[in-house]
Amino acid sequence: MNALAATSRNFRNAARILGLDAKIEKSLLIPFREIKVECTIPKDDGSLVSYVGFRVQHDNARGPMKGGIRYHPEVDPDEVNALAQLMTWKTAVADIPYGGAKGGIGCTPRDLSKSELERLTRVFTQKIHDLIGTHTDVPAPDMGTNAQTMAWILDEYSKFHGHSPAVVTGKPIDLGGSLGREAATGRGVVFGTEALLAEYGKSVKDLTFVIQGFGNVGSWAARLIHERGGKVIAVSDITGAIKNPNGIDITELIKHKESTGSLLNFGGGDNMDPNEVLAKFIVEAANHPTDPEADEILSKKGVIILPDIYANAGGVTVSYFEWVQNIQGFMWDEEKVNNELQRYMTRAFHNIKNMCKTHECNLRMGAFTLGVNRVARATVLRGWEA
Ligand SMILES: NC(=O)C1=CN([C@@H]2O[C@H](COP(=O)(O)OP(=O)(O)OC[C@H]3O[C@@H](n4cnc5c(N)ncnc54)[C@H](OP(=O)(O)O)[C@@H]3O)[C@@H](O)[C@H]2O)C=CC1
Ligand SMILES: O=C(O)CCC(=O)C(=O)O
Repeated sequence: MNALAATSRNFRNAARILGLDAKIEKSLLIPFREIKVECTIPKDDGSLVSYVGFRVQHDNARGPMKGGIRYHPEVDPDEVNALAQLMTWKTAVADIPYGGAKGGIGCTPRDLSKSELERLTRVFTQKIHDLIGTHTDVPAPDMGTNAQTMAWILDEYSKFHGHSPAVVTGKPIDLGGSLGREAATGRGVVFGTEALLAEYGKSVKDLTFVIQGFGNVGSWAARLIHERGGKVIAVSDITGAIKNPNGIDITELIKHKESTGSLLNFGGGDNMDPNEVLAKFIVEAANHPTDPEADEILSKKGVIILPDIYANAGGVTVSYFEWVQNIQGFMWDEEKVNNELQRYMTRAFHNIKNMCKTHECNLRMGAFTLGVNRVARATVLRGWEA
């Protein structure tokens, strides 16, 4: 099942549990706007190459649309659509005043030079600048993009609209980025994990962890688990996986990955088959990592899944803090950012648990019903039928 069908299926299940009006259900599934643009750039060798860029703006009932931009070879319209929809439910679960959007360019960033990536980002921004904005749609980093990408978007957008720091989040600190944003998704994953484990009388320091993906989110989550005394015993990236039953030294592993571009052949562990990586609790730090069929199989095996629209909401939550700071022209210290992030993540977890109790459902449906209900309420209050 593709990502859009799977996401829409989860949405429909939530709508059924909530007893949502059929017309509201239908209207919430239809994206507000789908943008597709050709981005043609000269390569460093002078040849011309064209990439397809997407931005799907799913819903703005609760506020400006919000979501990352990913650079990845498998970006396709259905996937971006699904990820935009997930952002709508995620921002509602976190209870931040945003809707949902997502963007992407079908490219392999590691095959492009820095100047090619800059040209591509600037051309993409030129094509969508009229459709994004501080109070309409605010992009951020996702897979294959980072603070530098956001700096280029800010610079290009500001040529058309004047200096606009709040048009993107996840910026470098020198350009109005928030302290704590780079680590925020990984930190939110750890706060969410702590809230879940507390329900089972467990804590991070008592447990072993395996982590799939070792980019921004995975490496920060690993670092913070390691700091709290949790034992990370296996890690995988696109090149393969490594394991060490005694615990991996994450600081050394980060240095190894930075110098070799891969986790493999790390002195402090052994290479392993990435397919062996699975655990009793699954925390979905990535977006849509579990197909509905896998969800059912794992549930039957008693595996507890902390769903993506909650587990990785720390990134967009600190993006919200960044946007607020930019609009206020005032900078928070990192302690305030991290404390507020913990407060938002813990509150959202308890809100989800309440939905689980009320509707006798698992955590994924608890999160979906929470998010969908909030968006549906905002939609009805705005008077959508006139
Ligand atoms: N960045 C953010 O703030 C947020 C990100 N997310 C989600 O988190 C996930 C990761 O994003 P982010 O960390 O930013 O992206 P990055 O590009 O920084 O890192 C992605 C990582 O995943 C690895 N990877 C790719 N494919 C596989 C695979 N098949 N098996 C194991 N590892 C794989 C990559 O390997 P390699 O390094 O070898 O390329 C890389 O280590 C995405 O789903 C994203 O949508 C969600 C919320 C916010
Ligand atoms: O920080 C943001 O605005 C969005 C992050 C994102 O794309 C996500 O949560 O999947």
